[in-house]
Amino acid sequence: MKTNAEKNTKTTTSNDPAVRPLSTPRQLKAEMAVSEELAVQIEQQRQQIRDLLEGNDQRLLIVTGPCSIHDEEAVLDYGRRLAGLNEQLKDKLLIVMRAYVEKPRTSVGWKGLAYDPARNGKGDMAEGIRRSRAVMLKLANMGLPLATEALNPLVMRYLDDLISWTAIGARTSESQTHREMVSHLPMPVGIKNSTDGSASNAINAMISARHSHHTLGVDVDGQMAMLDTPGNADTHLVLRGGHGLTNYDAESIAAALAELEQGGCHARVMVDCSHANACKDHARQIPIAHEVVAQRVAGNQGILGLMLESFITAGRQNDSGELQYGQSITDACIGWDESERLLRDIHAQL
Ligand SMILES: O=C[C@H](O)[C@H](O)COP(=O)(O)O
Ligand SMILES: C=C(OP(=O)(O)O)C(=O)O
Repeated sequence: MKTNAEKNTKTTTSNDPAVRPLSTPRQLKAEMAVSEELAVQIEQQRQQIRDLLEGNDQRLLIVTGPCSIHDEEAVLDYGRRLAGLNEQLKDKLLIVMRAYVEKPRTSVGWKGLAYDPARNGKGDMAEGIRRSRAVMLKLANMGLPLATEALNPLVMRYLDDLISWTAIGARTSESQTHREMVSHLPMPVGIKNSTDGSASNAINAMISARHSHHTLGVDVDGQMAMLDTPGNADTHLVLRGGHGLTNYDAESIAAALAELEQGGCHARVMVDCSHANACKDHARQIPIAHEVVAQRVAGNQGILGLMLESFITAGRQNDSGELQYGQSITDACIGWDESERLLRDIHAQL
């Protein structure tokens, strides 16, 4: 006797994908609901980030955490440590934790907890999205504002009420679909320069996203729908370097700020200390962060904040055999001890 799910599963030799049913966003959000108190907390955290963006709050925005979530236990451990540190540093830093469950890949590779939670290639997205929401809910309940990269607009439908800051990655900042999505996301969004190092695509994305769009999407009940988006003006540029070139130096930041002003955008940038800026060497994040904070201390108010890739154990590992606890299986991260020292040092530097 076949279950309904089995009956609905279609395998075919044509190019049609096999279809597996999924709960609707409304169902999953009801099952793992945000309490009224948590909803207020998240809205306040979004507003605090908007205040930084507007220059009404002088704190430095720090988006920090693992490159990707593969082991919820280790991520919750990181979250507890970060929440404790946040209490001590929150007068000068607004710390937001990376909770990344979707990974854009250069070609192929593991695409994140939401796509393949068992990391066995079976791609059980029903389980992946459920586990993504569960871990984010626990982190948010620790009092931490959460950051994620919005890759598939449908995935975001299941998670958006938990997120305070969203990234559009270097590989998607030129995509019209992503710009339309940003135009109806309910939180501030950082848009990364393209992988070639150019900020222009990201600035065009900011211009596009602040406008309203008519587009297709799904509603919270999974119904295909025409969406009339309101536009999102709460966006900023994230400089992450590209093609062997870094862009965290004063000259690159000044050029980006001038281009932002020309486009009528918030002339505020976040520097991603990792990725191409660190030339894939996680340890370089530390001197880069200090250099950027020094520019800010010297008076450059265009510097909104920093992004760090940080986990418990430094470095990265291949996803095979016995795994090191709290170590990234995607990009290399700085470890907890260096991260704590760095955040305390930045706090003292400000
Ligand atoms: O942040 C993560 C990676 O840089 C990004 O997902 C690309 O990864 P890949 O080049 O290993 O595929
Ligand atoms: C994929 C990421 O960054 P980028 O888009 O800059 O490569 C990331 O921050 O995880």
